[in-house]
Amino acid sequence: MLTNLEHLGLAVHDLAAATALYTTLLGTPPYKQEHVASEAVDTVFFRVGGSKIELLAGTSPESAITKFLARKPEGIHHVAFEVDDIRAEMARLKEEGFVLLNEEPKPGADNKLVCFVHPKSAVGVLVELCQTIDSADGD
Ligand SMILES: CC[C@H](C(=O)O)C(=O)SCCNC(=O)CCNC(=O)[C@H](O)C(C)(C)COP(=O)(O)OP(=O)(O)OC[C@H]1O[C@@H](n2cnc3c(N)ncnc32)[C@H](O)[C@@H]1OP(=O)(O)O
Ligand SMILES: [Co+2]
Repeated sequence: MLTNLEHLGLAVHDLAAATALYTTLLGTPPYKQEHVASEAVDTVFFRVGGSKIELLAGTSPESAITKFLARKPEGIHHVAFEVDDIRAEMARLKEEGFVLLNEEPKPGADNKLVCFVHPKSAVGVLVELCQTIDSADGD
């Protein structure tokens, strides 16, 4: 089950400028700034009620964010859903014919295990599944 809209990921060129803008827009400062080396991204997280905004900047030419921004304007990059059991959800979606971009859950930002679903499987939206690591059974 997908239980919650965990975060909306926004791709930006200038993370500091976008962080200042969203701090003003949301009326609250970010609760976390985190580099995810495996994705070559710097991330900044804001809480908005029960959901979050994740700002992302690429830190290398190979970063998915850098590649995205080479083709598309700044803006929504992905939508992330919270799951209780990421392996079960991956198996379910694979069975249903969704294209998963990683075969195994992988470490994400903000203390999560994550998996991405190809945009082509989800009406052009890159989908991320997130399971909080504390609740992962020894993954
Ligand atoms: C994990 C840390 C953090 C977290 O929250 O925990 C993150 O969220 S990190 C976020 C960055 N990491 C990723 O996005 C990993 C998954 N992404 C990928 O594997 C690629 O970006 C992929 C496969 C979605 C696209 O790869 P690439 O850009 O090399 O492929 P193409 O340029 O050929 O694109 C193929 C096709 O997809 C369209 N596309 C690409 N990115 C997106 C997107 N974000 N949303 C919607 N559509 C997207 C692209 O336009 C191409 O479409 P086409 O019609 O063929 O032109
Ligand atoms: Co994300």
